[in-house]
Amino acid sequence: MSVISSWNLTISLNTTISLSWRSSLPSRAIFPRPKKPKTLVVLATALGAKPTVLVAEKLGDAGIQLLKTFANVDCSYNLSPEELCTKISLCDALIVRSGTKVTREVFESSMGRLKVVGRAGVGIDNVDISAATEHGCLVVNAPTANTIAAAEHGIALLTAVSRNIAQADASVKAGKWERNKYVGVSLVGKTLAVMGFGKVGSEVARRAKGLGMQVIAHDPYAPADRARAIGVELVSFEEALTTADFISLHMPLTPATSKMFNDEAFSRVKKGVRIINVARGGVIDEEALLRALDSGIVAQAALDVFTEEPPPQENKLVRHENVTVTPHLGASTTEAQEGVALEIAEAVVGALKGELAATAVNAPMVPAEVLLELSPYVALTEKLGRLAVQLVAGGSGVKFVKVTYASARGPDDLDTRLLRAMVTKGLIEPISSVFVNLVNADFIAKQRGLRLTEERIVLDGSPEKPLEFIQVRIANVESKFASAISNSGEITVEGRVKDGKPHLTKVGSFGVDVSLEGSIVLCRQSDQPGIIGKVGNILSEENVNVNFMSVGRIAPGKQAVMTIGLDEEPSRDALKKIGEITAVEEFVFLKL
Ligand SMILES: NC(=O)c1ccc[n+]([C@@H]2O[C@H](COP(=O)([O-])OP(=O)(O)OC[C@H]3O[C@@H](n4cnc5c(N)ncnc54)[C@H](O)[C@@H]3O)[C@@H](O)[C@H]2O)c1
Ligand SMILES: O=C(O)[C@H](O)COP(=O)(O)O
Repeated sequence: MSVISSWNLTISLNTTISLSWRSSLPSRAIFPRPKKPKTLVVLATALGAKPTVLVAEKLGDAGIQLLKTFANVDCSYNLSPEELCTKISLCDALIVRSGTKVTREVFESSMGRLKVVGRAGVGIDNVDISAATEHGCLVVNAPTANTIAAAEHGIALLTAVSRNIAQADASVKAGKWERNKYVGVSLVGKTLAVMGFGKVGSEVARRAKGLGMQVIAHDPYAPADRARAIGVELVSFEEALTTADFISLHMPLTPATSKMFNDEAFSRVKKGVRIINVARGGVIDEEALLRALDSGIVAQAALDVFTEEPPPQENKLVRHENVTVTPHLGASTTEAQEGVALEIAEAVVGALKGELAATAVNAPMVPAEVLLELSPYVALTEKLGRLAVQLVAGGSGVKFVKVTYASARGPDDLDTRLLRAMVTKGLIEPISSVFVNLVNADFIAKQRGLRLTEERIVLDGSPEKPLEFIQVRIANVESKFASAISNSGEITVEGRVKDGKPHLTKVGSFGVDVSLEGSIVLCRQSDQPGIIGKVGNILSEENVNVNFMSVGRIAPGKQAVMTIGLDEEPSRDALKKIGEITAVEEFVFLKL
């Protein structure tokens, strides 16, 4: 096993890649847990001390117990932003609900230690995802366990506003009996516009159909057949606004949905519309809603979520007589909280263990079966990147890198994001102190001005293997081993997977064959007998074990490149002696 001192996205030859699967649906009382893996995302190799998980908001006990089987768990609730920043440098993972803002400062304060943020719920608008990505921190959420709870809360609010439940309750408790004041409106036959036809939206739609409502939905990204399957018509924003008697909001808070319900939108709704929001406060312009309520355009609103939570005391919406409010209770059922706690604990423990999370928010998801197939190529790409960059002569900046994937499979049949991330890791880590993983690879490449392009070569033959060979080329640079420059003028290394192990099969224009383990020496020599023996003697005198050796030559008696795989690192003296062998024209020592 290779020892890696930090939590690290590393797949090395010796590293076990383990796969995990997880539940995708919430309440076990309602849904069975799926049996098969869904998707896999990140590999983190964790060896050494027990990790520390900071749980910053109340989490169901089952989740805490699961976390404790693997980590030190620090449950510290109600931390101020400053206290969170102070604690975080001692934590490997952080678990929050919607009440904690995980800002850029949090990631900066963690000084690289924080590797996973678990959001025990769906909405990740309280986590600075860009900052997480830039810091190589994986963000996972629990996207399914509270779906039903949120949908049920939406329906509870829908029925509550239609019959003035909250207002009537307050009135009776105040000693009044106002039967005429609280005449409600019926739901049956009314049109409900579901805005955001995702998990919660579609469950709300399903239930509203059961109440006899006409349900339409607006969601630019939802598949029409999914809507059709439950008898819901997908409509434009305009149509939803102008035809609905009730509007229920279920989209995420994003730059595009922020204040989507503003003065302009309210100017187009049917007079007397009722609005329910169990999504996020920020999707409504609260000032505009207040104006629409005061003018009677909106008859009633039911709000579970607010732009600022908790809303300030003087918030006029909260105090408005036609507004029913709850304190962000959508996910707050016993069943949902148990499910969310387990879902997030499994995801966080999995990520810390080096398993792969199905619910990563800021990393590409690679299906389990694809990952299994690609794992030796993942190791190969990282090593090719490492070799290529070490061949660059000092002073030449690495800017242009091309990765070529040769395969007999169709161009769409290969997900290269993982491979690209690993080439980037291989290229950048040997020449910097930056830690590169699947989460931050593209960001770090961009930040360093590295332009990595990918090319596919479709070969004839059997598409059994995902890849035949992979080539990494660095353009516009000099090499400290001139033979590594191919005819195209680029440093070129090429590799293949043989018997499940990555092999270097080409350097520049020379065909070679060496298993990519330990470290290697590349030697160009004039092809003559006895050189292999001389090099072997020097290394054996040093007790350096040669694990692989190959010689690739242009033609007999001409130049050849000898590739020697080594288990141990030779001393400078030994390397000097190799360089002094008369026939050796150039050589380089490369660490993998
Ligand atoms: N109040 C609560 O306690 C509570 C509980 C659970 C979820 N939520 C919130 O409910 C919302 C929905 O959660 P979900 O699990 O269904 O998420 P989801 O990702 O399954 O569904 C969101 C849907 O919104 C759609 N969407 C995106 N942009 C849109 C736009 N501009 N217009 C219309 N639709 C758009 C997406 O295509 C997607 O189908 C989220 O904001 C989540 O944070 C709140
Ligand atoms: O996005 C969510 O999952 C809900 O808003 C629930 O948030 P909570 O975990 O703070 O209850």
